[in-house]
Amino acid sequence: MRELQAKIIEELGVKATIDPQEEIERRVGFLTDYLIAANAKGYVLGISGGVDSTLGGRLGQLAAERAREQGLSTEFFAVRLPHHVQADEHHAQAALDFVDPDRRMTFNIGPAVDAFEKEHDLATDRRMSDFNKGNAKARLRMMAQYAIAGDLGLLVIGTDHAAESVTGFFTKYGDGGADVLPLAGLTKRQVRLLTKELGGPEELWNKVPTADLLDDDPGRTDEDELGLAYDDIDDYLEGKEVATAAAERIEWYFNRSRHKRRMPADVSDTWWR
Ligand SMILES: Nc1ncnc2c1ncn2[C@@H]1O[C@H](COP(=O)(O)OP(=O)(O)OC[C@H]2O[C@@H]([n+]3cccc(C(=O)O)c3)[C@H](O)[C@@H]2O)[C@@H](O)[C@H]1O
Ligand SMILES: Nc1ncnc2c1ncn2[C@@H]1O[C@H](COP(=O)(O)OP(=O)(O)OP(=O)(O)O)[C@@H](O)[C@H]1O
Ligand SMILES: [Mg+2]
Repeated sequence: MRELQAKIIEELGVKATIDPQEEIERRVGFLTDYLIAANAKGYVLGISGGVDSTLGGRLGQLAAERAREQGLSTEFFAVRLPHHVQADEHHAQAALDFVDPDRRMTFNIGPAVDAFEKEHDLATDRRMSDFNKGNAKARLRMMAQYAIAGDLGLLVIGTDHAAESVTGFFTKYGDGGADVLPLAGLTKRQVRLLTKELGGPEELWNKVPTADLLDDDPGRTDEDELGLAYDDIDDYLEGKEVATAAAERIEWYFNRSRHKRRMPADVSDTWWR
């Protein structure tokens, strides 16, 4: 195994093989215990129709139910956060059916994104790039979830897992902004495996991943943007040998995204040197 590969696996806490039932129990247990320790009223999570939020949502719902069994009045809130009309809305609805949340709502971020873009362009006298606007969409989704959480005493679930964390493939303080990360340490195929194990529909656990943040290229696949296959990322994280070009690309992403896996650097930090 490559030297950096071993370090990354340890830093991200990835297991080469997992027992799906054990991992589900460990993660529902974590969410339940955290809820109780934080004295919170429940969890909120955006449900996109992708596999990560399908799994994160179901785990959140199971934790809310388990805390209720212990006498607390906790609830899981699923929130649809479309940007105007979402092309794969049918997948989002299938995810909601599977998650079976205590409460559901829709908060359309489209009007807020439009207003934000308009003021940006006025202030800077420049058109906001489609890429930058995509990150603004992810941050407005974060704001919507925190607005709901703040009023109702909830915590925000984040869906970051090892296959996104290793490349920094998330928006800093956007989908990267959350209170708890129940999928931490999982590879993408392990996320799929747990979703299947919980009885999720194949159309969701087998779905092609997309950040779906671009107006100009809707549904662009993560693999196309990254120039990497999740199978290679997962193999690398599970300690297997991958082609040198893929390993080097993963390590390049890892090194340039170190700041995304840390608190903001202050004068006493040296990790960035
Ligand atoms: N060395 C450094 N130390 C401290 N901070 C540093 C830094 N370099 C940049 N930064 C800061 O980080 C910012 C760039 O980070 P960020 O704003 O995240 O932007 P960036 O990493 O450039 O873009 C986010 C990427 O994540 C992908 N994404 C986003 C959301 C969801 C998903 C998904 O899979 O669903 C994927 C998206 O497609 C895109 O490729 C810079 O503007 C700067 O403020
Ligand atoms: N349209 C949306 N509606 C609600 N939540 C969203 C939407 N788009 C993104 N999110 C939130 O942002 C998170 C990050 O998006 P990401 O694309 O990584 O996950 P996913 O869509 O659940 O799965 P996949 O990565 O396989 O597409 C999602 O898990 C979800 O919580
Ligand atoms: Mg997605």
